[in-house]
Amino acid sequence: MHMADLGDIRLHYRIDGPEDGAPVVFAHALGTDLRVWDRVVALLPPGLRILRHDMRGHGLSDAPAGPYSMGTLVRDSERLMDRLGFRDAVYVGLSIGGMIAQGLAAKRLDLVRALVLSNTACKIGTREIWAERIAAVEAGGVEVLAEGTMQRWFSPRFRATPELAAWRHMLERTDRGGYVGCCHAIAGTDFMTPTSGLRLAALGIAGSEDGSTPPDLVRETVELIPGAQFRLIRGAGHLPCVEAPEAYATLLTEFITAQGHLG
Ligand SMILES: O=C(O)CC1=CCC(=O)O1
Repeated sequence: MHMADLGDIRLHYRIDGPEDGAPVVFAHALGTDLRVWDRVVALLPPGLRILRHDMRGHGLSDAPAGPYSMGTLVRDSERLMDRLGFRDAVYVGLSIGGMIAQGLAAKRLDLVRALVLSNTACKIGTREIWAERIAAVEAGGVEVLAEGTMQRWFSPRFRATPELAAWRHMLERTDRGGYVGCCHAIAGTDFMTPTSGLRLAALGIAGSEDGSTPPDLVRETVELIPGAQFRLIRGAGHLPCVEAPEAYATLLTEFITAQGHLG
């Protein structure tokens, strides 16, 4: 377990793989933490140096009072990469993590060699939808979202498994202020223009059962980047890294290898 003290925030992070491995960075979704990547990381080939961190307001990272801006979340990841010497990385972002990925690529191409935009978009939802969600959480806690969130996150097949309880628990124990802070960041983000200007290798991943960022929404964002690829994982919802780790790891491995990133 490692903490990086960046002055105004302490971020919890984890590094796997050899010191001279090819850098890969993972950014998780709202209401989860870096463990959302456990299954996929275990299936990736050796030779990668993998950095994951808990976003502010999530996991073991600090949860300062919000609201947060997307610029702040991007800067957290940027400062952590600078601190730990991660540059020229394949950056894999899931949902809000994919928004951070777009913002970071637009700002610091020296840090991001290629992008994986998973179950994300340049704009997610509307200000009204996020305002409703913020009001609900402020009134009743993150728990009030649990039922609906499980339906957006997972397919009916996965929801019938005993594993669901742990992911629901992960959501419910997310810091209320941290969750709301990140909702504000999403509500205020429209990366249509910066993402349209990106010129780097990119892979979009969607889940056919995703109730938060449906496949067409992901595809529309990915198609803003010339030459980007798009892949659909059938039968998975918003967190295909949890529900379909083998398919997810295969897509990542093929993409990372195609970038000449694996020696
Ligand atoms: O909670 C959801 O509906 C899914 C989601 C939107 C942004 C994010 O990171 O997760």
